[in-house]
Amino acid sequence: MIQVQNLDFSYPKKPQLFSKLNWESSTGNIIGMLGKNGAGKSSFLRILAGLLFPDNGQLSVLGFSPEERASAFLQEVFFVPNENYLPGHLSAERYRQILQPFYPRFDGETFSQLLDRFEVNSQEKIKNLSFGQQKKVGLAMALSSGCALILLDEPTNGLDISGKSAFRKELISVLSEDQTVIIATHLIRDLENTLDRVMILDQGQIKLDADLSDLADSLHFGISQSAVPDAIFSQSSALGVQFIQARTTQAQTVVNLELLFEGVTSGVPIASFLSKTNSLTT
Ligand SMILES: Nc1ncnc2c1ncn2[C@@H]1O[C@H](COP(=O)(O)OP(=O)(O)OP(=O)(O)O)[C@@H](O)[C@H]1O
Repeated sequence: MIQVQNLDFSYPKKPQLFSKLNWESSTGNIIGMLGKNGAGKSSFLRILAGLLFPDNGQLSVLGFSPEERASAFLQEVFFVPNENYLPGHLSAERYRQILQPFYPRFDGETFSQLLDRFEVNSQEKIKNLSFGQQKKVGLAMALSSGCALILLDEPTNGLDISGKSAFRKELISVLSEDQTVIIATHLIRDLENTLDRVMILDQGQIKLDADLSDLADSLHFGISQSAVPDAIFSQSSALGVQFIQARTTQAQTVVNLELLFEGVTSGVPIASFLSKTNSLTT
């Protein structure tokens, strides 16, 4: 569904952001894209959405070249940026009426239900809504759009605790199997138990791309009061030494995404311990 091959990208007069970046994805996943500040998460989403153009390389999204911005492509891709972008002079309901015709599978009833669930007044002018409430309008639009590809940049940024919880629940319940969501975030904990897959973007490359089920099968996450000799990666914390081991006979553990992220971005070749890895990533 998405194929990225040897993609180079830089902003004018800036160092190269992506160099020969490779990645591919099939349909029907909630994918978390993790990366440090400035790693290029937003830029990558914008490239997939056809809002930024690669310098070199091949890019296919839903069978289209995003930069051509074909109408058949645009009606299947919904991008929610980190910053609020909605027209302040309209109510959410009015904006929905204007936007809906561009998305053939948009579900107006789901949109109203989501706004109720998110406790946002659909008749209020958007400029009179708080930052978090405006964010919820954008997310409700995306989840009602019916698009094959939904790109969310830092969706939980600005949401309160109940908003984050409602977002997680609705994300899982509203989506159908033929929809893919890519969520760029550094608020990893907000997405616990939600992701099917995680990719880690670091230093212009995708350093890890794995199913959560494969991570849980192949790795053991633990905490110890002393150093763990055969740990792949370990890190001291207030509670003790958090560690990752290759899993052999141990019981399955919950994947500690924060620890995984620290391990991968400090150069540990975690992918080599997994049973299945995406052949296109480094
Ligand atoms: N419009 C722009 N013009 C020039 N440089 C830019 C532009 N947008 C982003 N950059 C630069 O590109 C790099 C990647 O930025 P990007 O916003 O994609 O990263 P990010 O991983 O989303 O970061 P964050 O987690 O802080 O949101 C940064 O060094 C940033 O300064």
